[in-house]
Amino acid sequence: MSDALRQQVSALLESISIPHVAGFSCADVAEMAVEGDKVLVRISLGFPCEGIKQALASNVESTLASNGIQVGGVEVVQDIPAIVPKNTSSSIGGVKNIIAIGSGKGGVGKSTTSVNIALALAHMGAKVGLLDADIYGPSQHQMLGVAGKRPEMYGPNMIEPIKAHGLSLISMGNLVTEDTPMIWRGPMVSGALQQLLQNTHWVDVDYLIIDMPPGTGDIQLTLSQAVPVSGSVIVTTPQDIALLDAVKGIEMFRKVNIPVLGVVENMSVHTCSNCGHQEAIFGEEGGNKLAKQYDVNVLGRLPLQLDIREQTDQGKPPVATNPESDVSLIYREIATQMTVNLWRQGLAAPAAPEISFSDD
Ligand SMILES: Nc1ncnc2c1ncn2[C@@H]1O[C@H](COP(=O)(O)OP(=O)(O)OP(=O)(O)O)[C@@H](O)[C@H]1O
Repeated sequence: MSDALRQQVSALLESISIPHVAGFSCADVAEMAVEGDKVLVRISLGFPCEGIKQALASNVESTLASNGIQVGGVEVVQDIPAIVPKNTSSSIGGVKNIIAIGSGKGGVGKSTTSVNIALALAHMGAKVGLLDADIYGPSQHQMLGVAGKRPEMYGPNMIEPIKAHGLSLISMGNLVTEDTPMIWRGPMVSGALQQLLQNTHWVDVDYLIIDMPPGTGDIQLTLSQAVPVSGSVIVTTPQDIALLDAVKGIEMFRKVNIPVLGVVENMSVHTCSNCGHQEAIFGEEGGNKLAKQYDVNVLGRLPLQLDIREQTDQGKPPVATNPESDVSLIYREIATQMTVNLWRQGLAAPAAPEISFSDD
């Protein structure tokens, strides 16, 4: 491919931004080749992008063609990389990326957010696992409508995750009976979690979402250290008291070298199901304050809405029930921003040093 042609195509690709990815253009992630006298372009996106692939390819093709370039084909591919965890060099077989979702405070909607983010990722074309690490109070088996199901064995030591709404789920709630008391000490909890992770038959999972236990005590700290996590998300409500705990959550993840991919502000505005009137019951601007102070992104804001609670508690979360609803679109945007931030983190990481072998 001649230098002049390459430069011309590059300049045109630079003018086309990638939806959802601020500050990036197609030129940053494109490969080019020439076949005969026609240009071939391949754009690799490292986040779930099934919904935007076709429109982006047409945009690139028409931009090039309208500028006199002979186009042989434009391909946009989803190529989700495994981002090397910063907190450890170990990894889990069959899993590319682990993302921990935590909250400083209990009851802020961490599990609801985790399950809907996981469903949104699957809806957008990723292979997704969900691990309910809330060993004392698991809820994902209920939120995904599979309470009472037991995982099957895979070989002598492994278990198959339970399939629910397109996700692969493993939850303590599917392994113990409702009335089994969980009187475990911290080290046992992190041991149990590691066992769940290692002994589950994960296959080709792009993202394994871990719904962390609430809080930032020793258990959470040990868990964060024990698991090879590529990135984390903090869920908070906007009021000051929750934000104080969210700060502790951010500090905890930073302490164990896990990048914070962003904050989700849950229950930010109450929408009346009768008249649609909106009211900021828990105050305003909480997520923004936190984001400014800690230089993290607010990935999105969810309203406090009756159907989120009803649907999720009934085992049919909004993203599974009605993937095109306003609320589902917010979850989708959060999931996109989260994975885009993870991808960017990988792109920004310095390349691994080359190893050279000398004879002496
Ligand atoms: N945006 C929302 N609108 C309405 N209800 C919500 C919303 N988010 C969560 N809820 C409801 O709030 C309750 C607590 O949510 P959830 O279990 O997700 O919180 P949690 O932070 O994981 O709790 P825990 O600390 O017990 O693990 C649930 O009944 C859930 O349906």
